[in-house]
Order: sequence, then structure tokens, then C-alpha cells
Amino acid sequence: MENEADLFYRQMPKVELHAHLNGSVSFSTIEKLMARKPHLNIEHNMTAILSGQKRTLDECFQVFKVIHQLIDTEEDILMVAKDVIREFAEDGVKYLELRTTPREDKNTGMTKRSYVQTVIEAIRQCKNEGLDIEVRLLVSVDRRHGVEVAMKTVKLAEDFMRSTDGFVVGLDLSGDPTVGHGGDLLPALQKAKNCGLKLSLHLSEVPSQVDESELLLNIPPDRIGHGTFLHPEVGGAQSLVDKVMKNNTPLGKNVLSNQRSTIKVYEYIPPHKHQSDFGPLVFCSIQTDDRGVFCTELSKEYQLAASTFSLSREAMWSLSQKAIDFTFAPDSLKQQLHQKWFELHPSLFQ
Ligand SMILES: CC(C)=CCNc1ncnc2c1ncn2[C@@H]1O[C@H](COP(=O)(O)O)[C@@H](O)[C@H]1O
Ligand SMILES: [Zn+2]
Repeated sequence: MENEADLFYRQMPKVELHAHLNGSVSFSTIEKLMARKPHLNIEHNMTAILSGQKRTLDECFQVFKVIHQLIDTEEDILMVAKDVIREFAEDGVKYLELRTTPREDKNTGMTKRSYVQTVIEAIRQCKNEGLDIEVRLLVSVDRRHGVEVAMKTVKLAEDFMRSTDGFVVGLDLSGDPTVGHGGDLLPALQKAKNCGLKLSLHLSEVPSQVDESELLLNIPPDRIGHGTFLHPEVGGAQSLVDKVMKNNTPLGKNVLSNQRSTIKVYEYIPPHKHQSDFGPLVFCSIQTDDRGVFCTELSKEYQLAASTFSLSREAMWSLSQKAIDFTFAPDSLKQQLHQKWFELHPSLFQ
């Protein structure tokens, strides 16, 4: 196992806004899955990228295919989702937005609807067990699958948003950024926005996507995943930065995952640089993305950001608190979370 973060960062209350369910599966849960399916002959180095290792973007996306092989029944999904939620809670995450791509499996009878239903059941069970974490769900559209599938996914997300007491809050656009064109999916994304789903879009995760990002930013999204290459200094365009600033769109940032793939740009923009590049306000949250695949924790991401950019513990606390405002939670829950941060502050800074 890799090192844990300092107690301070583990105990600091945190908000995780960007966690792909199947990318967040821990070593111990993978062990349980491997025991259930020994015939697949899957080994740990096929499901995680350890410290010091580098993979191409394509190799990173192959890892998800292996993990998907291990998780192909409702029983698996229930165990995985409950373990992931519990582990985030153990790392001090008080509010979690999970996202996942509905999958079906003809052999096991799992359907896209039963898949989403099972994730919601896991969230409900964790709540009933009294875990100190609020969880919401975003349904993911994989950009590889084209607009027809995307339309059906939006319909599924809409149905669940209306029938599940607010557990489903939004739609995520993700998948290998080098495959397909986000512009083709605009009708589906627009439909999602119109029916009240919040939109979180992966964009400018790789260079040379200015046209696509222009189109996606016009919708506009409620949050951006990565946005690594939006800025003209790294091959983006000022018009993209202007759009993000005009709408004050929050950017989710990953520190570790980018060190382990071939994306060389350091993705996290520290507040002072963020201010000069993206305007007077800090619209930036720290997140894990794929905590299992990249062997990280949200507490580690915070600690790494602090040491890399020489930020104080107070500054990191402010970042974690500010992220409450970027959640897709209703105002009443945001207020409860602010209250929690207020109450916990003295115990960490005495
Ligand atoms: C270098 C690298 C892989 C960084 C991570 N950046 C990502 N960019 C786009 N889509 C992603 C990323 N990480 C996970 N996903 C999406 O999340 C899926 C896994 O979670 P799930 O099956 O939706 O529950 C992947 O198949 C992919 O569609
Ligand atoms: Zn992501």
C-alpha cells in the first residue's frame, strides 16, 4: 500500500465532486472481486497504476475495461458502491458526488436501469447505516458511444432524477477524450440541461480541442472536469478562458492522476495563479477522479497540492470549504455542510 496523508488532511472535512465509481475501487475490493472471478486471471497491476509508473492515455483507459470485466452483476455493483462510499467517508469526505456509466450485461442479466437502481440502493443502505457522508449521483455518458446512446442515458437519468428523492442530480460527459467529438452529443447534453439535470463535462482534458470546448462551453456546463488545456499558454484559447470566467464555472482539478499518465501539464492551478488567469474568484475544487486506479485519496491530493504550491493549511481548509458551493446539492444541504465545517474548524486548528 502507498503512504497515507497526514492526519490533518485525513481529518479535514472534504467535498469530493468528481469520482468515477469504477475508477474508485480500492485494492481490497478488487481482491474480493478477483476471488469471486478467479477464472478471469486478473492481477493487481492490470487494475491500478502505482506510484512511479507512467501509462499512456490509451493504457489508462484499458484499465477501466479490465475493471469492468470484474464488475458485471448487480451484486458486484452493490458491494463496490458501498465499499467506495465507506472508504471516502473514512478519508473524511462529508459530501460525495459519484458518477458512473450505466452498463448492461447480457450474460448476467444486468440492465442499465438495474445498474443505476443498484447504485442508488447502495447510497440508501450507507445512509441507513448512519455513515457520516451525504452522497449524490451523476449518470455518465461515455463519449465513445455516440448520440443515440447518449439520448437514452439522458432519459434514464431524468427518470431517476424524478423518482429518487433527489439522489440523482446530474449528467456527466466522460470517456476517452481522444475518441469521438463532443459536438455530436450536443442535442443530448442540451436535453439534459433543459430537464433540470446539472451538467458536469470533461473538456480540454487533452490538447487541441479548442473547437469542441467552444461548443461545450456554449451550453454552458455547471462544472468542468479537468479543463487542463483551456488556457492559451497550453494550446487553448483566450475565448475559452473568457467563457469560463464569464459564467464563473467551477473547475475540478486532479493533482496525482496527471502525474501517472502522459499528460505533462500540472493540472492543479494554485489560487494565486488561478486569480491572474481565471479572474478574481477561486473557482476550483480538488478531486480524485479515479482513486482506485491512481492509488490516491482525496486527503493525499490536498496534501500534495499544499506541498507543491506552498499553500498553508488554512488555505487548504478554505479550498475545501469553498467546494461546498460548487456541489449540485440543494441550498439547505449546502448550509448544513457549511455548519459542519464551522463546527469542526476548532478541533483542527487549536
Ligand atoms: C488519464 C486518465 C485515465 C484520467 C482520468 N480521466 C478521465 N477522463 C475521462 N473519462 C474518465 C476518466 N476517468 C474515468 N473516466 C470514465 O469513467 C469510466 C469508469 O467509471 P464508470 O464505469 O463510469 O463507473 C471510464 O470507463 C471512463 O468512461
Ligand atoms: Zn473524470
